[in-house]
Amino acid sequence: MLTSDRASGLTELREARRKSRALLWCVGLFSVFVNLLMLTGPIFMLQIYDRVLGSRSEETLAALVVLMAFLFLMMGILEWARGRVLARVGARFQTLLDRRVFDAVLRKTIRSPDPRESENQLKNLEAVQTFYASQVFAALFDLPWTPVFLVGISIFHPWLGLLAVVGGGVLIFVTGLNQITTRAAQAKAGTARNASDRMAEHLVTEAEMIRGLGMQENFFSRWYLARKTALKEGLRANDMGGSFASTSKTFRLFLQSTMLGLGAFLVLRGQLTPGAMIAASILLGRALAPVDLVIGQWPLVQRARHGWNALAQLLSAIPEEPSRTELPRPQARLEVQQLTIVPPGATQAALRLVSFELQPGQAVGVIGPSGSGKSTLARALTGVWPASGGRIRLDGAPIEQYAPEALARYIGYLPQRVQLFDGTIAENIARLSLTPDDAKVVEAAKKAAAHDMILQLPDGYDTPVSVAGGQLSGGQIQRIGLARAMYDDPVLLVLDEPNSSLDNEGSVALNKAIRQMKEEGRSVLIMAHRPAAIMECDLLLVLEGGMRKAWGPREKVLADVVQNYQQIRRAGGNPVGVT
Ligand SMILES: Nc1ncnc2c1ncn2[C@@H]1O[C@H](COP(=O)(O)OP(=O)(O)OP(=O)(O)O)[C@@H](O)[C@H]1O
Repeated sequence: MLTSDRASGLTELREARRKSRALLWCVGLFSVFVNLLMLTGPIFMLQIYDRVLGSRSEETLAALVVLMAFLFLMMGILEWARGRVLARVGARFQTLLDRRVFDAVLRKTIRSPDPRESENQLKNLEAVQTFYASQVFAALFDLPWTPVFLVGISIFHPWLGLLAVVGGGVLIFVTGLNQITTRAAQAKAGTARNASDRMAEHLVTEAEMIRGLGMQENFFSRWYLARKTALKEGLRANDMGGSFASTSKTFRLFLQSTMLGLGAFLVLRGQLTPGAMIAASILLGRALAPVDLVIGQWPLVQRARHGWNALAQLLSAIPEEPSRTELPRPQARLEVQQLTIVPPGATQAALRLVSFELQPGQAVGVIGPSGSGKSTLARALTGVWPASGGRIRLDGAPIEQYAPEALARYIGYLPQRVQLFDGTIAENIARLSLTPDDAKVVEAAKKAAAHDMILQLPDGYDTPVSVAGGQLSGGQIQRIGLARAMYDDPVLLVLDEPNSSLDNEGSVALNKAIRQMKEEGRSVLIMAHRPAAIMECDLLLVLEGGMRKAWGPREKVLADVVQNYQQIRRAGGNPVGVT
């Protein structure tokens, strides 16, 4: 991964971190005092051995104990405060970036829907936040003190200092080695975990299909395989990291005892006091504790590092949306000019040089065989897929000039596959708004002829539905999808196969809704296979192989395109993909 690929993303991440600069300075300051107070133990030990035991003064002992208790209390308070401040640094970092990352994930997924690339970036943000709030991050503020303490030991005796520096050097070397050797294993474990997590999500959302198609065993085998790989890679990474952690811990304890041994040797030679011997050993333990902690919690550091880099790449690839001047509510006037669309990830255009115009009060039916580009046109009109060439104008303004939320308000969209979300029917119609407008919800449902159907459900508008389905039939879901498209009074409706699951009554209601839209001066686009869907259409656009094959008044187009159209209609045949 090149640094230049991540440059702007890195700047954004650093900018978010910089917002906590004052807090981090606080943490640094607390760390100075915490580390100075760390000297309480060794100094206390020194005084006990060399002063109290020598002088046998109980008053001195009492005074020292009181002082030591006070200093440890101070240290405890500072450590506690430092932990709280760091937790807030993490939380602030996440809060500042939540919206930006969420937005980038959404746009990136549309741009490259390849599931192998769909790493959970929101989890990456969490990994960085967890790191900032962790003890490892606090330990990084203590690490600069390690060399100070190690060198400080040489005040007691140069040999002790030498042992401390060499031992500390070995531990720091182990830390570096740990980072280099476990990086690949951690990354592999992460990828394998993602794959098995994704399958687990499908198990929940597609349970019915898995059971219905008898895919249970096959699905289990695949999931089990992914999980086994995740487990295997996780174990490998854990073993590696664990080896380093236990090596470093054992070595640290060994080093402390060796320091005691060397101290005792120097005491025997009369070159050191017993107090200094104990104090040096304690100081060494304190000096190396942060190194130990960093090695022990290295997976956390690695996940955060990976998360940081992945987020930087994501934010660089998906720059922030520019803020747009809010345009007035448009008229239902649509111009599609020489539109060419290449679906994300595809190399070939699915729509080529398509042009047509729609005036307020008109409805157009878009017909054509499977794969002719009908859904592609719907996605382009709603701004989901950007145009590779040409323009789409709504009331004169290119649709890119509308903010995405505003465009979605003006253009109601019923996708081919209606997906509801966890929540109530009302919340789904209100497009998951936290403050749904009940009057608008009911109005949209009435327009979509879904109101009576919803009232017949046990909890009416408050009936819970879920991503995995719920108690609704396909036709009911489609009607709720239509109500959702009509929520908030759109000026243009784009309906992709709106009656594929509707019964006769539903189709009649849909046509009534389209008629009403037209009467109100709005316009409607209907991608359709079934003749019932285009009954209210004044115009027809025929697509074939992504090109405009015909365009004009409905009857004329049908007559032009299908030479013996009347005969075929009479014989119940299938003109141009209308089934
Ligand atoms: N996400 C995608 N990535 C790449 N190519 C796509 C994608 N979606 C559709 N296509 C391609 O674009 C072309 C047009 O597809 P589109 O879904 O627009 O057809 P359609 O007319 O709506 O078909 P149907 O009537 O079956 O719904 C097809 O060749 C299809 O393979």
